[in-house]
Amino acid sequence: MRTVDEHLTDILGSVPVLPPLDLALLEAHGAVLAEPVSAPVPLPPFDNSAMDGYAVVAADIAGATEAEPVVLPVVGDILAGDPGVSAIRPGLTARIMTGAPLPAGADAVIPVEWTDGGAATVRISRPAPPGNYIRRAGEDVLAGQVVADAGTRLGAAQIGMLAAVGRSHAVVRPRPRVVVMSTGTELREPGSTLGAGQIWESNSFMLTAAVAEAGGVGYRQETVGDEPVKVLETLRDQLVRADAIVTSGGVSMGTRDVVKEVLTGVGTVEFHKVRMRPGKPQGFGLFEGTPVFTLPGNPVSAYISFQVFVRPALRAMQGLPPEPLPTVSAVLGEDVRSPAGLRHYVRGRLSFTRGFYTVAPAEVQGSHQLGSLSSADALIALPEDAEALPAGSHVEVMRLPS
Ligand SMILES: Nc1nc2c(c(=O)[nH]1)N[C@H]1C(S)=C(S)[C@@H](COP(=O)(O)OP(=O)(O)OC[C@H]3O[C@@H](n4cnc5c(N)ncnc54)[C@H](O)[C@@H]3O)O[C@H]1N2
Ligand code: MOO
Repeated sequence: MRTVDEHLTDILGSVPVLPPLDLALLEAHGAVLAEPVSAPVPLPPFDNSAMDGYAVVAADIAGATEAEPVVLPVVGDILAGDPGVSAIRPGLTARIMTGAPLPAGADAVIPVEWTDGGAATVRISRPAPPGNYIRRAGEDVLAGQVVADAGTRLGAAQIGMLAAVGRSHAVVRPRPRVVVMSTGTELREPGSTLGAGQIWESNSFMLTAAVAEAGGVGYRQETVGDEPVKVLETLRDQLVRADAIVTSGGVSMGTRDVVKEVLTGVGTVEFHKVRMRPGKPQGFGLFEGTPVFTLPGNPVSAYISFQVFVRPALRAMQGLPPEPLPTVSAVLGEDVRSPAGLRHYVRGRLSFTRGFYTVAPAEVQGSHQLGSLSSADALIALPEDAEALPAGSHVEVMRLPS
C-alpha cells in the first residue's frame, strides 16, 4: 500500500513534458505558451480618439458654455483607419471617429453630444482640458513589453492579446491528447438495450469530459470486453494518437481483471493499492513512453482518481504547476466518520453564507453511487489521520469543475 502523495509523486516524476509546437492562434487556444510574447509596437500604436466627436485645441474652447458656445469651422473628417496625415491649427476643428488617429495640433476630443453635431461649422457648448478623450500611444502596452510569459495558458483574453500584438502563431505546449477507454463485458453503449446483468457504459464519457475540463483533448475509444489480446492490441493501437491513455476497470482482484493482467510488466506500468477511498486500486506507468493511467471501474472511484492523479499530470505535461483542484476551507455541516489510515474523499455540496463556506456531505458515499457525485460540487478531503470529525470542524474542500 502507498499513500496518495506517494502515488502522485511517482506519476509526476515520470510524465514527460510535451514538446513545443508552433500553432496558428486559434489552434493554440487552451495550450500553454512556451515562449514569452512581447509587443513589437506600442498599443495603441498612435494617439487616437476615445469618442465620436471633434478634435480641437483645448485652449480654443476654454470659454465655451451652453449660453455662449464656441463656433469652429470643421476642416475635415477623420475616420478610424485613416493614415493620420491630417493636422489642425488653432481656431479649427476636425470631425473624428472613435479609434481614428488624432490630427497633429489637436490636444482634446469633444464628444458629439457636447456640440450641435455640425458638418461645416460646429457649436461646442462645454470646455474640456487638454487630453480629453484621447487614448495615448503606448498607454495599453509599451513597445517591447512582454504581454504573456512562457507558462501562460491561452484563454480567450490571452488569444486576443496575442492577436492585438500582431501574432498569427505562437509556440506552445499543446493540450495533451488523451485516449479514454473502458473495459468490461457487462458494459453496453448508452442508447442500446440492456440484457440481463448489463449496464450502460458511463465512465469513458465522464472521463473524456473530465479530460476537456482539465485542459486536454479527450478521445473516447470504444469499450473493449475482457479479452486480453484484444485489450492490449487496442491500447497499443491508440499510442499513435495519444499523449496519455486513461483506462477504467479491470484493475482489482477479480479473475478477469484484464487491464492489470495485460499491462503488468509492460513498459514501466505497475499496480498498487493506494491508501484512499474511493480509488484504492490504481495503476500507472509508461507504455512505449506514453503515460497510462489505469483507473478503477467503479464510477466514483474513476472520477476521483482522475481528479487526484490524472488532472495534475496533464498540467505537468503542459509545463504547468501540477496544482490540485482549487481548494477552499469550509465548515462541516454534519458529523463525518472516516476510515483510519486512508485519505477519504467525501462528496458534498458547498454553500456560502454569512462570509464563510459550509459543506454538507452527501447522504450516500458508495463508489458505485454516481447520483451523489453528479449532484455534488465538492470533495471534502479528509486526511489519513482523521477518524471522526464533528459538525463545525474546519475541513479542506476541493471544488469540482463545472
Ligand atoms: N476482492 C476484492 N474485490 C475488490 C477490491 C478489492 O480490493 N478486493 N477492490 C474494490 C474496489 S475498491 C474497486 S474500486 C473495484 C475496482 O474494480 P475494477 O477496476 O476491476 O473494476 P471492474 O471490476 O471492472 O468494475 C467495478 C464496478 O464498476 C462498474 N464499471 C466498470 N466500468 C464501468 C464503466 N465504464 N461504466 C460504468 N460502470 C462501470 C462495474 O460494472 C462494476 O460494478 O473493485 C472492488 N473489488
Ligand atoms: O476504492 Mo474502490 O475505488 O472504493 O470503490
